[in-house]
Parts: sequence; structure tokens; C-alpha cells
Amino acid sequence: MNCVYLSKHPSGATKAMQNAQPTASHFINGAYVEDTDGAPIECIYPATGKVIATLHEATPAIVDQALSAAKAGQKIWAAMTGTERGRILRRAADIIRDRNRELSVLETLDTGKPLQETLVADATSGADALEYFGGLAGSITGEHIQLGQDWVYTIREPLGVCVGIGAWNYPTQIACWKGAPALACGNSMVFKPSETTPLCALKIAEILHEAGLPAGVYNVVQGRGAVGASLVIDPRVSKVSLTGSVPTGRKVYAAAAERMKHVTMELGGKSPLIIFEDADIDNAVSGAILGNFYSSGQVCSNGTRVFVQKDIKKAFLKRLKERLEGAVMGDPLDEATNFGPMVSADQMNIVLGYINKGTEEGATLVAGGKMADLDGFFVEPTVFADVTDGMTIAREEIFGPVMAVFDFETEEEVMARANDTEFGLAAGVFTNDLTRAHRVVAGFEAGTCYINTYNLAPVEAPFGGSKASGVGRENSKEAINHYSEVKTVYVAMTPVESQF
Ligand SMILES: NC(=O)c1ccc[n+]([C@@H]2O[C@H](COP(=O)([O-])OP(=O)(O)OC[C@H]3O[C@@H](n4cnc5c(N)ncnc54)[C@H](O)[C@@H]3O)[C@@H](O)[C@H]2O)c1
Ligand SMILES: O=CCc1c[nH]cn1
Repeated sequence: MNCVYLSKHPSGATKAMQNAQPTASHFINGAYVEDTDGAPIECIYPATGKVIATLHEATPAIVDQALSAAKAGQKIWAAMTGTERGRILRRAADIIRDRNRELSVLETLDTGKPLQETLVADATSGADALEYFGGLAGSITGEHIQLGQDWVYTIREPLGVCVGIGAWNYPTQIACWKGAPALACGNSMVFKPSETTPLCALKIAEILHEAGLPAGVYNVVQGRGAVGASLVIDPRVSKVSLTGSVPTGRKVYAAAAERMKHVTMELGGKSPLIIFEDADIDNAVSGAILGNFYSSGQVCSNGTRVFVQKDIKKAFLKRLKERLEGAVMGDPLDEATNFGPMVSADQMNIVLGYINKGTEEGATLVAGGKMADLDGFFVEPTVFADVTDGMTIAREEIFGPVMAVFDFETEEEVMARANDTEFGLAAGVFTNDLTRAHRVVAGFEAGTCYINTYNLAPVEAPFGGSKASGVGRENSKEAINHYSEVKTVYVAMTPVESQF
């Protein structure tokens, strides 16, 4: 039965993880479930390239089992009060915080992200979501509308069974950002993690049940795209929330639309970060580093198109180069490491391909530009300057540690260039001119904007994209609207006046 195992690991992490690892491929109806008929999924530790766990894709029987459990579990869950539901979600948040270290190690093993990051950004962000939506669960209500003697009341109802499909960059966070609002509203969820990072969501399911979640309310099944596609089209499913690339988003949105299902689409980006000459250069360099090299550049909202006003270009690049000396690449489980590998060999090769294109198309390589001399899938933090708008590295999402620096002269010019993209996930501006800062963000065609900072995503604030980058918003009270719908009830206080 126990087909998930973490094999020996040079850093000794395995020993510490004996009690923390998931014990089977799927979590359904409150328990781990295995079905070795499913095709194997190898979980590869990105810092060594070695297989650390082997799981199995969900077979059609497993998918059916998960959806049936979710259908039955949702009825029990929705019948509880919001306060009762919230208490369980908040208890899960507390358990996650208590086990932050072991969950962070698991996140690092799943993704290769440095433990220095995962200790503060992943399980903690998941706990924030469960705590925040747990707190809201008791106050998800409709309204009363008086119409003379008559009146209308509305009921905010859950949608039913929701499917969550995750990307590989934030496996714990994505499992919680989707699960917490869905469950707060009284829905159940079947979550399919990315096949590249299958481990973390299983622990979230296990902890939710330990906190008292009724069986069947949060289930996890493994699989590649075909498993995701089979979940999306199942008639038992009312809503699909995807975090992934734009091409996958188009397919999933189309399949959901065909069946008139609700969707949230959290997709890719190529976000602009504009640095005006009056900005504090050190602060702007910090923003550009955070917005390009955190999680080794594998963050959807990264400000990968850095527009620097011409007069400060030299000073900006000089300071940026100095600050890159601070990158510490190496064993992600060593807390001194602050820059990890790409999640997979495939992603590393995609990123190296873009770096070659940048050079071939005439951009100036300022830093990095190659694999690091280490085991695993490491690519150096890379900066190109003199990038022009038509270059491939200026137009396509790379999803790796590659910053493209552009020159600009005027605000009007840079705004037109910043918005000249199919994407609209995020955008940022560094300036000390407050009027300009607000004028610039008003002009951005993007769902999430930053003034004098970058990439923060607290649960209290809506997060999501415009244009091809997405539909709907995660986090904040906004997410409640995306996991519930309103029923209108008209109450007449006088007899009906019919026309004949
Ligand atoms: N906007 C956001 O919040 C956000 C957050 C993280 C990542 N992302 C984006 O995710 C992408 C990187 O992640 P990825 O490579 O895992 O993305 P991906 O699109 O390849 O895969 C995402 C998920 O979709 C599944 N999938 C693939 N085809 C499917 C189909 N036809 N039907 C249903 N499911 C299917 C995959 O198995 C995976 O679980 C980047 O574009 C990044 O910007 C966006
Ligand atoms: O990867 C996208 C989601 C995100 C942004 N900042 C932190 N998480």
C-alpha cells in the first residue's frame, strides 16, 4: 500500500522526514489510497536530479472514487454552520504552523526551493489562507432587500464539488489558496497537484482531516494533464480553478465553458516593472531582485521586463551586478542557500533555450547566462540589458531567473510599451513622485500592481490577472464570490395580481 517513499538523501533530510512524508499517491474520503495500476510519477529532487519518491497517476476508478467522495462529503460539510466550518479550517492552520519546518522541508524536496524561502513563504502562506477564510466562514451571508411590503432575501450558496489544478512552483500555497475559500463557502474539493510536485498537497489533505474535516471534503488525486482534463469535464463538478500556463488555461477554460462551469484561471505573465530616475536605486534593485530571482524566477507575477529610465541605467546595472554577488547557490536544505535550482531538467532546458535566444537576438548579457557548476538543475541568475520590445525574451514567459532590462525616456512611451503584451498579471513602479505612481498604476493593464515594492501576495489582498493572464481573483473577500453563488428569494406579502 505504501508506494510513496522518500529514498536516501545525501543531506540527511530523509531521516527527519520519516513521519512527515505522505504514505500513498492519493488522499480520498479521509484516507490515503493507492492504485498501482496508474502510470508511475517520479518525484525528482531538483538539487540532485535523483528520484526521491514514486507515485501513481489516478486511474479512472480513482478519479471516480474521489469525485463520489467529494459529492457525498459536500452535503455533510454544507449542512454545518459557517462557524463550525471555520473552526476546522483554523485548527488546520494551527497544525500547519506547528509543523512548519517539516512541511517546509517537504516543499523544498518537492520543488528545490531553498529552505530559507520555504520556511517563511509556503506552509505559512497556506496557513494564512486557512486562517483568513476560516475567519470569514461564519459571515458568508446573503442580504435583505425591502420592496414596499414585499421583500427579497438572498442566500449565498456553495457551488458544490470544485476541482483545483495546480502548477509546480508553489504546491502547498496553491493547494491552500484554492482549498481554503472553497471549503469556507461549503464546497468540497478534488485537488490535482502538478505531476512535477506531487507531495505537498497530500500533507495538506491529511492535516485538514486531522483538524476534523469530514471525509470526502478535500481529496487529492495525482496525474498529468489527462487526469486534470477528466476532472474538468465530469458532470459532478461545478467549478474549476486552475493555476498554470496560458495554453493550459485556454484548454481548461474552453472545456469548462462547454459545460457552463464556473472557473478561476490563474495563468502566466510577462509583467513590467518600471523604474523612474527619481526612484531610490537600492530599493528599486531590491524590487527587481525580488521580482526576478525569488524561487529562482519561478513566480507567475515576476516583473521580468524591467524598464529603467535612461539616465539611471548605468547606475542601476552597476548596483544590480554588485547585489548579484550575494546569491548563494547550493544545497537548498542548507539554510544559508538563497538561490535554488529549476524545478526540473525540462524547465532548466527551456530557460537555457531562452538565454541562447537572448544572446542570438542581440541583447547584452550582463550577468549569469549558464548552468551553475553544481549537481541538479541550477541556472545562474541572469540579466540581459539593451533588450528591445520585439525580442523573444521580451515577449514570452520564461519562468526562470532571467531579467530583461529595457531603456526608456518618457512616461508616456514606457506605459505604451509596458502594456503592449497579451499578459496582464502584475505590474510595478518605483518612483518617489506619488502623483506619478498613482497615475502609472491607473494606466497599467494588470490585475495586481505594486508601488515601490514587488511580488507581495498577502491573503487579505485580491490576487489575479487581466487579459490572457486570468479570470477571477484568489484570496481576500473577492474569492468568496468565486466559490459561491447567490440565490434570490422574492417574498410576497399580498395576494398575486394576475392579468386575467
Ligand atoms: N497566476 C498565478 O497565480 C500562477 C501561479 C503559479 C504559476 N502560474 C503559471 O503556471 C505556469 C507554470 O506551471 P506549469 O508548467 O505546471 O503549468 P502547466 O499549464 O503546464 O500545468 C498546470 C497544471 O495543469 C495540468 N494540466 C495540463 N494540461 C491540462 C488539461 N488539458 N486539462 C486539465 N489540466 C491540465 C497540469 O497537469 C498541471 O497540474 C506558468 O505559466 C506560471 O506563470 C500562474
Ligand atoms: O506564483 C504565483 C503566486 C505568487 C505570487 N507571489 C507569491 N506567490
